[in-house]
Amino acid sequence: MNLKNCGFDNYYQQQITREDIRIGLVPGRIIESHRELYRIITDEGETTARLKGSYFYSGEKSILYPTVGDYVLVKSNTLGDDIIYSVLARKTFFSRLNPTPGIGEQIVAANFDYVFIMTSLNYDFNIRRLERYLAAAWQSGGSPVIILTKADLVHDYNSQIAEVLEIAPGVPVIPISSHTGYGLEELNKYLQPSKTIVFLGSSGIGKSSLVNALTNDLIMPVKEIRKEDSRGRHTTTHRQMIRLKNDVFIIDTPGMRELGMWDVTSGIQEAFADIENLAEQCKFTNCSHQKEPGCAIQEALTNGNLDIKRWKSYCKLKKETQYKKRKQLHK
Ligand SMILES: Nc1nc2c(ncn2[C@@H]2O[C@H](COP(=O)(O)OP(=O)(O)OP(=O)(O)O)[C@@H](O)[C@H]2O)c(=O)[nH]1
Ligand SMILES: [Zn+2]
Repeated sequence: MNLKNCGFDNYYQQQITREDIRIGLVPGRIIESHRELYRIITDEGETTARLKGSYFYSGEKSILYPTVGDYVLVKSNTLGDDIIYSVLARKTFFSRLNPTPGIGEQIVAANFDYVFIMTSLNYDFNIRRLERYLAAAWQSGGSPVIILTKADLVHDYNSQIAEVLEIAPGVPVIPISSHTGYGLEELNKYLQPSKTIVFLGSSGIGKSSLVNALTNDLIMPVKEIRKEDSRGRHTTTHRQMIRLKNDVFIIDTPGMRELGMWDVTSGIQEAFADIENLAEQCKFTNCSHQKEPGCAIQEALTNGNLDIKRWKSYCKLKKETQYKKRKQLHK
């Protein structure tokens, strides 16, 4: 096992200080995260790790808690779990704004290259939902790729593709079928050694099926973590980051299925660049886009250049984000 093969490049390497090295810390990557126990890979192989005690007393612990995909510095411990001392700065990440007081921001996945936004071509297909996913993907810093699953279930999906291209200009859109293998070779350009891909999509749209179709037994065997719950029972937890034999990593965690909790504050600007551009053309800089004269938004809505549903979707998302941010500030 070599951490460099899993994407550990100079960006992370240069964050390691002399002091870190002096006290014997080595880099690792989190492939599973559980309440107190992590599964990590280091140059030595796979092992389990826990957070250093002082972590729990940190004021910003929710932000600092490591998550799947994170690179961490650990001290190896031959007598038990390795100890995680710190988390290296992330290149990309998904952040969830939790309006519940005291919970705050949570990082759900980190350090991925591509975000596979997945939706199925049959009844799950929903363009408004894709807009939201897209805003979250842009915010994360990863490159979005839209994957339309279950292509074998529909005769003609040209209209769906056209709808997607309209809201996601420049974003690759790939229809696939994990059952027939259709379209899978199109994914090869993203499934390159040392790249990490995160799946974003609701339950049942075919994420596991895609992993299975891609791997055909190519998944590296990952040992199950068995841990005791409070009543002493053993519970088996599932995989969260999957390593393919060509050193591609796929993050498929339950945390990526929930919608509407993402921090998309700046992602909105990219996902709705058309609207943001229009708004800049309004006569008044503080235009509320209601009834002001010279409002470019109202004009675009009237002449059909802007879809009213898209405009409403944008307003809703913007409002939600502001609400969550306010809640955050007052927690
Ligand atoms: N016809 C068809 N069915 C598919 C395809 N991909 C997945 N399915 C079916 O859709 C259902 C859900 O697929 P999964 O791969 O388990 O979906 P998932 O996204 O992993 O679901 P969660 O684990 O709940 O998030 C299963 O019954 C699959 O057989 C496909 O390409 N074609
Ligand atoms: Zn306006």
